[in-house]
Amino acid sequence: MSEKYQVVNGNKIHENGDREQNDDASLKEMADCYRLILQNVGENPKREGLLKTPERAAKALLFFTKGYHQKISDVINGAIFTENHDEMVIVKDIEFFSMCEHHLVPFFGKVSIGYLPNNKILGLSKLARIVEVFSRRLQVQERMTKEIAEAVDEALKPLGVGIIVSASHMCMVSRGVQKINSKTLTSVMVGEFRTNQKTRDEFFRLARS
Ligand SMILES: Nc1nc2c(ncn2[C@@H]2O[C@H](COP(=O)(O)OP(=O)(O)OP(=O)(O)O)[C@@H](O)[C@H]2O)c(=O)[nH]1
Repeated sequence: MSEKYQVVNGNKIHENGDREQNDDASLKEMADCYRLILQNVGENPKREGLLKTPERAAKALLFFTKGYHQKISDVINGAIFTENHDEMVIVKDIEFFSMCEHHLVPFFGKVSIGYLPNNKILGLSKLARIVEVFSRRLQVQERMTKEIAEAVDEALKPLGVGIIVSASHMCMVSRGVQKINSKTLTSVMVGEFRTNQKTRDEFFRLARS
């Protein structure tokens, strides 16, 4: 973070655009924005049912984007164990909810993660926690897939990593082109998963089963 900053509505804005968030100040600022949005869709933000909606919506958005404030090392919390296991480990169908950075509407689906250990294994829940860190942000599916792969690769230094993501994008389902049943599939293969056809095939077969 740069040394020079100004305080705007309780949040520090650095000269390079970085923002140090003060949660209370952000909540208030965001709630004010939602109040304006309500007015602009033709609503009365003062009617009873909407009185607390701006604060609720602000809290919800902070929850949907909580991944910005999480660090992979904190999430893994040291749960890397030495183990002489050299077969593929797969955790599949990890549900995620994310938000499309183009329209700020949800996209959601499942992530399957596989890796080939190099004498180190990761606590299983940590794979799902890594998915949370990168999905709880404004995203595009391709970048989220890559970031998950890189995080697993960096944490474990395995012989290879494979990630498959299948998702429905509300920006394509409920608006725009309105293709209700469309699914987007993305994958990233690292190390043996990229270079060894057999490893790759085994991963895709097991992830599909
Ligand atoms: N590659 C990729 N595209 C995405 C993702 N999420 C949303 N998009 C696309 O982002 C594009 C934005 O296109 P624009 O033409 O700028 O916006 P738009 O007029 O709202 O587009 P339409 O959705 O076609 O109505 C759309 O094609 C979306 O489907 C994603 O995760 N990955």
